[in-house]
Amino acid sequence: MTAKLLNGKELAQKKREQLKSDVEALTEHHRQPGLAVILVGEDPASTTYVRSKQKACEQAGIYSVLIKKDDTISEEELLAEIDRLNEDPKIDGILVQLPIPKHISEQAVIERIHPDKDVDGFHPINIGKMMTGEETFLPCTPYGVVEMLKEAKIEIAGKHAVIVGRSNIVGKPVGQLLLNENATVTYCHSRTKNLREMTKQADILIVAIGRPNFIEAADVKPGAVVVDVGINRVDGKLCGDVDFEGVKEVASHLTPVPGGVGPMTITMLLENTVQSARKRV
Ligand SMILES: Nc1nc2c(c(=O)[nH]1)N[C@@H](CN(C=O)c1ccc(C(=O)N[C@@H](CCC(=O)O)C(=O)O)cc1)CN2
Repeated sequence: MTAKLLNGKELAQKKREQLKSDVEALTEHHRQPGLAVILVGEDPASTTYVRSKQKACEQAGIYSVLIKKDDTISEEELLAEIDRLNEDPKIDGILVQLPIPKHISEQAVIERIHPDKDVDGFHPINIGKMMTGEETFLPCTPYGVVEMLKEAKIEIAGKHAVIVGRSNIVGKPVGQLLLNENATVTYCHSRTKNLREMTKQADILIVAIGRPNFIEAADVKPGAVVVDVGINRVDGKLCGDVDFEGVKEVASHLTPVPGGVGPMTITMLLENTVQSARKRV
């Protein structure tokens, strides 16, 4: 068997075309949506991601502003910047690019962003709404994963989804979203005993553990759908958490890295920003 590729790059582009016309209409009848991105420090990967976010905003017609801060900024100063953006009427969405320096509390920063402008979907109020199934901003990567599965017409209800990884921004919320779609969800992580026995039981396997080529063909049930959320650099080359060459011979569907989930993350951020602008006067 050779797996069908779930092409996130293509789907992301298709959705961005649709968003562009939504933004045009919104700008004409209401006002232009606006996104503020805060980057603390000069981490090269984060710098690339915020640039991609800005470029995507520009292409979609969304106003965007990048606020760069030195990594010596204090928590107080960063929170004050967020307060200012919370009050700015041109701004519908605010995000602080993660990770941030250790001396600043990530949770304090996330909680300071007004829930109505939290287009990352990380605020505890929005996470609570996601858990109860209320309409809210969904975390961009998990939202992108579910959209990719739906686009490929992959049945989720009644399927056994195994999540490898338990981060707040991917592992935990992706499991919750699949549960909301009536999957049976198992979480695995670094302390799970017999992790590879668990992954072999998955109809849908989501891997977000941050270890290059961690999941191999022998860990996958034949015909499973495998979504690789990992982004690792090995010898200057990008790879996921899944051994692509091996697993593609076993899985029915597989996401590549690059070109899989990554581009969808940015598209879902644009979606959340447009959703926010629609709601705000
Ligand atoms: N505030 C946030 N911080 C972070 C988030 C987030 O959703 N909000 N997610 C990640 C980083 N991220 C977006 O911010 C992100 C990661 C990867 C990609 C992407 O398109 N990847 C490409 C490869 C790009 C490369 O060459 O490195 C791909 O997979 O094809 C987009 C966004 C952590 N921080």
